[in-house]
Amino acid sequence: MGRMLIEACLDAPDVELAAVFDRAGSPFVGRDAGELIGQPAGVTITDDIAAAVQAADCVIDFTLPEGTLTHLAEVERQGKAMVIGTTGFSAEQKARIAQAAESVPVVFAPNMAVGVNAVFKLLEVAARILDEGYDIEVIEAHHRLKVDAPSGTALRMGEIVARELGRDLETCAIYGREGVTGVRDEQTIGFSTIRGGDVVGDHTVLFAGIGERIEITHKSGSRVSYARGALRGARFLRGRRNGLFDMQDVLGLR
Ligand SMILES: NC(=O)C1=CN([C@@H]2O[C@H](COP(=O)(O)OP(=O)(O)OC[C@H]3O[C@@H](n4cnc5c(N)ncnc54)[C@H](OP(=O)(O)O)[C@@H]3O)[C@@H](O)[C@H]2O)C=CC1
Ligand SMILES: O=C(O)C1=N[C@H](C(=O)O)C[C@H](O)C1
Repeated sequence: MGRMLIEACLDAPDVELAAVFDRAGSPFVGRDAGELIGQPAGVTITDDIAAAVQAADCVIDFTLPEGTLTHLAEVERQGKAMVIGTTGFSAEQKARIAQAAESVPVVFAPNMAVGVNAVFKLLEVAARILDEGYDIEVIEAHHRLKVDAPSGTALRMGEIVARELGRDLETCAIYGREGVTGVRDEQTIGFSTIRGGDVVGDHTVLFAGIGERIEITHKSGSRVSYARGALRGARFLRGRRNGLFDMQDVLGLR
């Protein structure tokens, strides 16, 4: 995502790529960010997070939870804005983000693509209509390098459907099945994860009834939609003092 974000910033006429951060020891530190994407960027990659945050109005972070929280602390210290695309946070780590957003503005979303966020709205409607007699399963597929499962997007889909049905995902989620599982409990929401090759990101929510199945699917063909969405998030935060937002807020879908 780092490469996609550099490219998206350079392509956007109203955005300036102020700094590019990588962690200490990375072979890219000290080199021009443009080397990563094959076009000049005029920004030297730094491992100095304080200097990188200082140079920017808004930090866009797609790393790992521990890295994001370290960077968030610096954003908070300097009173800047932050767009967080990282997934795989624990409940405690999410609470830390919410706490930081009391003093700085944050967009935190498991999927920045406009299409996925449209699907989130469709799921609200589907769940309200298909509230009885339909078994709900969330199926997602991603590339072999993805380290968290289920994806943040799949979990958000589960949360949305559970909320509409008055269920608590904490207690009704089933993550994979094996062996003699017994018949399906109709109150559960199942998750299945596929990892392989270069799949950018596919998500399906299946509502399986008697005599019919409804599938709501989104397929990403490129990561550019995530990067462009993140820039929309950054623009949305311009001029805001604090608050925790997601892409539903950014896109006016609340
Ligand atoms: N919200 C959305 O729309 C999307 C979210 N994502 C999420 O974004 C995250 C990143 O995905 P992706 O780009 O594919 O992952 P990559 O593994 O390709 O990149 C992660 C980058 O973060 C760096 N990093 C990891 N830990 C730290 C740290 N502690 N401090 C500083 N840098 C760190 C890594 O550095 P190094 O190589 O040195 O380890 C690497 O450069 C994932 O959580 C993914 O799920 C991805 C796409 C879309
Ligand atoms: O790691 C990825 O690639 C992606 N991660 C996000 C997630 O966990 O939902 C968003 C997208 O699916 C790509």
